[in-house]
Amino acid sequence: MSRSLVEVRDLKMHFPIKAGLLRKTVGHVKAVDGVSFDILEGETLGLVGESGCGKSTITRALLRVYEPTDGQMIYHGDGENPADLASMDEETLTPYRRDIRLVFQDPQSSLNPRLPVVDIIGEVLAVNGIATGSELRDHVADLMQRVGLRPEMMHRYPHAFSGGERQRIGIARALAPEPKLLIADEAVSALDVSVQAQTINLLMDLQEEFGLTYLFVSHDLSVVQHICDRIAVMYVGNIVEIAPTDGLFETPRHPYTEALLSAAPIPDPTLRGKSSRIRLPGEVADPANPPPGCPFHPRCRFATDICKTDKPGLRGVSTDGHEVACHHADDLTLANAFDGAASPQHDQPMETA
Ligand SMILES: Nc1ncnc2c1ncn2[C@@H]1O[C@H](COP(=O)(O)OP(=O)(O)OP(=O)(O)O)[C@@H](O)[C@H]1O
Repeated sequence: MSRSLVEVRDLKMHFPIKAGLLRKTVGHVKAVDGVSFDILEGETLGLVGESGCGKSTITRALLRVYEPTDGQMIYHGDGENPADLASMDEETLTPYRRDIRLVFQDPQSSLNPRLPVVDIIGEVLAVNGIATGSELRDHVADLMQRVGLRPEMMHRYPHAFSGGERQRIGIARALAPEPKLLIADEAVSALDVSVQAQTINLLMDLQEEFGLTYLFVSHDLSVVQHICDRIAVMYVGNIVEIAPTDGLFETPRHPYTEALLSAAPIPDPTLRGKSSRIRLPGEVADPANPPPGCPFHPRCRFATDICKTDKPGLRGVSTDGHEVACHHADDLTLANAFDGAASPQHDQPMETA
């Protein structure tokens, strides 16, 4: 088994809610409320869950856009000197900022329209002391080639490129400082379906070529199923289940995961009709006022008294690393969302439409 590149332990990100003339803090949005997970070296870990469950807040904490309220993010890097990114000051963080990079969601707004590609990518090389002058241009040309762009286009501006090509520029920029961990937060959701597939295939090729580790955030379960080795499922600031991809899709062990998977469109027509959509009662809890105990208990058909008072932590339910945060995980009979047969081979390239 791979070693951990990042160990996230009991991470909390609580945003203050201010009110009144004096802007007094009257409460907190518990966007992330005590999550623990590992990102293993070389893997693609998926992070899924409904809008507002805290996915982007986790990525921003990892990138230290936010300073976490509490918890640890132990980065192992080359394996020699583990360091807690959560508590580092800005100066100490500087070298680590090279190692963990973000591929932005929207290639349109994330590239400066007034800079040619050579400067967009070159800026990152120069700032990180990787290259200057003619060496910098060679480096940019190499990066463009690796992401499938023609280096002779380096003097063009972003508007001269299609949406898919702009996302490739964004990927080249993210790769420029030779990171270890790439965070892709909805990195393909703004693209057309066929361009999405090409971009996903590119990301998978680059992962192999550079030995990259990915944290892949997406609301699109079919994309996540295709690209990820493991998946973490979030609900109102908590991870409720984390498992190898096939295990999660074939045998979800948390009632929320079961409902989430049942709502996903099934691409294989032969499987349609085998599973029925589970409609959860009630509304998603407000992270500013989450219920006590298990955050899912008000909507859970299996909830008992303990679920109303004690918050369950993640615990292993199989030898392959399948973990569930549910008091009753061992006793539940859940619907298998895809009847255990729909997993595509996620080592095969995704078909382009
Ligand atoms: N800077 C902030 N200040 C206050 N509340 C915030 C802030 N950022 C996020 N939130 C709140 O934290 C919760 C989690 O938001 P987050 O953006 O992490 O969710 P998400 O799962 O990424 O959603 P989406 O899929 O829509 O991007 C939401 O209730 C959101 O309104």
